[in-house]
Amino acid sequence: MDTTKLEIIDLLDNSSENAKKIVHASSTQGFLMFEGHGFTQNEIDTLFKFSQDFFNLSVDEKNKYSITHDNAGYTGMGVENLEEDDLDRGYGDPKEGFNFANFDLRTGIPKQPIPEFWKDKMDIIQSTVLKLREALKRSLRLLATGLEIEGIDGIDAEWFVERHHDDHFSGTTFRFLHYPSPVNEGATEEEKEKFKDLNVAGAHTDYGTVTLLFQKEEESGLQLYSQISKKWENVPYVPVSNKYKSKGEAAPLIVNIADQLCYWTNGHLKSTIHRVRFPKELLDKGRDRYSIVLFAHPGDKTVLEPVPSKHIQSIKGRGASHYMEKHGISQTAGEHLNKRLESTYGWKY
Ligand SMILES: O=C(O)CCC(=O)C(=O)O
Ligand SMILES: [Fe+2]
Repeated sequence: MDTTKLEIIDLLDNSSENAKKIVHASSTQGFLMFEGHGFTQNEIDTLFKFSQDFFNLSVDEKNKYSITHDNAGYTGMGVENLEEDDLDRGYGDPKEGFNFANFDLRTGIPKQPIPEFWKDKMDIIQSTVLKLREALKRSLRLLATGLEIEGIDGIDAEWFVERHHDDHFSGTTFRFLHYPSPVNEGATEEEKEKFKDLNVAGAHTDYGTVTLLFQKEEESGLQLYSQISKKWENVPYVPVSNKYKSKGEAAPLIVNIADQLCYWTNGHLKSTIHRVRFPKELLDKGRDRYSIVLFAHPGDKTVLEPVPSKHIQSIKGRGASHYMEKHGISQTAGEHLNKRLESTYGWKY
C-alpha cells in the first residue's frame, strides 16, 4: 500500500469507521481530499473563469481594493511572504490574490468594499462560501466523532461546529490566487530550469482550522512535506469516483488541517507544511496557475481550550494544554490569528 497517498473522505458517510478514517488522515498526513462536497464541474469552472477575468484587470484597478488589516482585498505581486523560515527576506511570493473576508456566515456576505468587477457576481460568491461551509461542518462533525469529544451524554459531534459560529466575526477567508507563469511559452530549457525550484507560494502552514481548495486539473503545483515519507510530494489531481460521477459532482476538494486545529488538539491533528512550485507541464506551456481556497476559522472569540477528548488530553506539554499550563488561561482564536498575520505581513496589532 502506498502510505503517502491522500485519503479521500466521503462527507456524506456518517459512519464511525469514516470518522476514524478522517482522524487518521488528519493526524498522519494532515492533507486529505473530500468527496460528497456537492460542487459540479460547471460551478468550479465558473469560479476559475471569474478569477482569470479579475486578475486580467489593470494593476491600478486592482490596487483600488488593496488589502486592509482585516485581511480583505487585493494583495499584489510580492506583497505576501509565506516562506516561514525567511520572513524578513525583504520580498514576497510572486503571486497575487483577492480575499473576501469579514463574512456574515449566515448569508455568505463579506463586509468589505466590493470591486466593480465582482458586484454582479456576489450571489455566486455567497452560495459558494455557504456550500464550502456546509462541507466544513460535515468534516468537523466527523472529526469530533472520530476524536470522541465528550459531551454531557456521549460523543458531542457538534463541538467544533458550535465553535465555528455562523453569527460571530471570524478570520474565515475566501481567496482567489493567481500565479503568473515566470516564463513565456517556448522558453529555453535553460530559462525554465531557473524557475523549476522557485517557490511561488513559500513553504508554510495555514493559520485557521481547515483549508478547502480547488485546483485545476492541468494546473497542479501544490506540494506537501509529507510527515510520513519526510519528503516533498505533489498533491495529485484525483478524478471524481464513479459513485459521485453519477451524481454530477466534480473531482474531490483538496483539504489540509491548519495551525489552529493542530494547536487546539495538542498537535494530534497535523498542520502540514506545503508550498507551490510550477510543474514542468505549466512551464513548458508558459501557462499561469490559479487556485481558489476557503480558509476556515472558528469565531474570533472562541477560546482555544484543550479539546475534551481522552485522545487529546493524554498529550501533555503541547498546544492548547501547554498554553493553559503556562498561562493559567487559554487564548482565543482571534488572538492566535493576529500573531500569525503580524509575522506574515509585518502588521502590528
Ligand atoms: O495555491 C495553492 O494551491 C495553495 C495556496 C496556499 O497554500 C495558501 O495560500 O495558503
Ligand atoms: Fe496554504
